[in-house]
Amino acid sequence: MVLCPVIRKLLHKRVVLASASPRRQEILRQAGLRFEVVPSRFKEMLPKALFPSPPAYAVETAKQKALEVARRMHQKDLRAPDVVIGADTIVAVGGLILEKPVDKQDAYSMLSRLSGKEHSVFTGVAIVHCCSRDGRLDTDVSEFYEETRVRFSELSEDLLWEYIDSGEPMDKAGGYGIQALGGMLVEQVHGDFLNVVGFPLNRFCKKLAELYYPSGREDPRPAQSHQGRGGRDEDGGERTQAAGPEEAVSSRTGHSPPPFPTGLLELVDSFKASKALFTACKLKVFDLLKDGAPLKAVDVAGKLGASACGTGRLLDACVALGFLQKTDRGYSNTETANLHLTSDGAYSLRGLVLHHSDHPWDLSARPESAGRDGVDPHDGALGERTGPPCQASCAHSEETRLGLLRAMHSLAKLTARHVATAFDLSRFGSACDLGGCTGALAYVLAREYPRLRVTVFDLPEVLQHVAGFQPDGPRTEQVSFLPGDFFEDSLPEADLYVVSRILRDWPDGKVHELLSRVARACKPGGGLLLVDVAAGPEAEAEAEGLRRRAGGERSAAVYAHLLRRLGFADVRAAGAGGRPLALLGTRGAP
Ligand SMILES: Cc1cn([C@@H]2O[C@H](COP(=O)(O)OP(=O)(O)OP(=O)(O)O)[C@@H](O)[C@H]2O)c(=O)[nH]c1=O
Repeated sequence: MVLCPVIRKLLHKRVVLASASPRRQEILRQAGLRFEVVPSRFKEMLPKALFPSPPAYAVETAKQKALEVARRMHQKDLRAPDVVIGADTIVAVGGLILEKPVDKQDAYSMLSRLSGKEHSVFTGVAIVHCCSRDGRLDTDVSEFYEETRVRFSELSEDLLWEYIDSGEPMDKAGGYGIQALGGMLVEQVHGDFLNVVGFPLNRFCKKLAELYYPSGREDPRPAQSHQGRGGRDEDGGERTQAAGPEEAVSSRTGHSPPPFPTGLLELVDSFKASKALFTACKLKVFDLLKDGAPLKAVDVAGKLGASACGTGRLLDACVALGFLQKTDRGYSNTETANLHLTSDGAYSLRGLVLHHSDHPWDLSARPESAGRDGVDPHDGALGERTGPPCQASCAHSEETRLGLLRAMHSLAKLTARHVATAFDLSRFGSACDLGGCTGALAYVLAREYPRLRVTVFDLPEVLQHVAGFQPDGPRTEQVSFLPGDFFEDSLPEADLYVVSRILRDWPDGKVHELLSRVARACKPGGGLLLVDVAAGPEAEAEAEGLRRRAGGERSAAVYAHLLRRLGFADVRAAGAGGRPLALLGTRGAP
């Protein structure tokens, strides 16, 4: 049964709900609306700091969800639906926006933040009317939001964890579902209950009435004064709309506003995240919070000798980035921070973070070459790259150099098994890992191929630290270390040369020089295993000239071309998780 007459107005239109939320589908279905469900692929990652208030963020996200579906459907069959509805529910407490928790710990920090307090639930809604003209999509967006205030009782730790363990919080904003078990946490609700559940049905109907009967009469016939905008309703009259400020602009110019430049704004903002990470690592915040009880901002500040206010801001930034969690008892490390950001974490990348913090990427040296098309990929467009960080670290303090080695070791450990098994290497009797650093990959190669003898060839100043790095599993006689410079000294004899994760930081000329040396040393039938290719689709990597030339990986196609030019045949690529990872070429007869 359709109680709201204005919902009836939509029955003859093709309506799409751009939402995967089962609650939204249920609410609208119960209201008698007929619609298709096409979940939006829009990533809910708009930079929150750019919005004047939490509801403005929810409304923009709802709008982007709906527009993404409208565009996708229009692109697919050049016919957009008549109406696309998008929604986004968020919880706001003390100026902070809470969305769906990423894991149990996140759910815990959200719920403990809400315990004993009042918070607001905002649902932003966008109603997008679409019209295809000459293959072009025109959209009219109407948007609104609804606020409901919810007060939680004081929640005990036991209750919190029991609730989290029920699994209910995970797909819900703020980490609770008021309509189910989460109802037990709620003391008071001011406003529309369904708004908390995910869709403000009452306001939605009012908005539709505003759009379809703007004069206030529930009369389906269109008013004369509203002609001239949008599509036609089922009676054949011009569809009428209440114009918001944005729509007023679009009706003046005849154009819809351009899509929200999400990616661009994220880029503008993204340095802040790196900066927060660099600062926290430098100050050893994660070392301080490792294993111990949670600490308040003022205690962390005291131990660091920093200001309480600045420290609080830094710690909150780390919470937002997922490196720290915050409860009433204070801040503590997340698992990611313990693993990767403490000095002695099992997979510590702190050295790498400090290296990048101290060596900002200098793209300004020859900016005109960086994005220029048609530059020979082998002429070293920027020429400013300094080589792999562990080799460029000679001038660094001992602590930084060791930190970097640890980081290289961790990175190699994370990928070694994928690399070693990307191809069947059992036909090779010996291998030489050029720039193999601590031997992390060499030991895994040896374990996978018990017949293989592996020589790690690296600078003496790198190899002098190797003893401090234990291989995973027992040491083996199969692996040996040989000091040398692969640009100066002759390369050790081997059936297979491995060049793993060292090329990305070298300029093109150096890459060419090194691979030419390998090609000369490699016997016919021998192999070159190259691990450094861009982790993205070929075309994408090819298009990203800037990234390729100025510090990123090169694409598999670029490397394959180079290997063939250098006399390698049967060049094959292998990947992990659908992404290219490594190339194997076989040396042909000279
Ligand atoms: C506070 C509260 C929220 N929710 C659900 O939380 C999700 C919010 O996330 P979203 O990003 O707005 O939506 P989604 O689920 O990701 O779907 P989509 O629209 O495809 O982005 C929606 O599901 C809501 O029902 C409840 O079910 N009960 C509650 O008490």
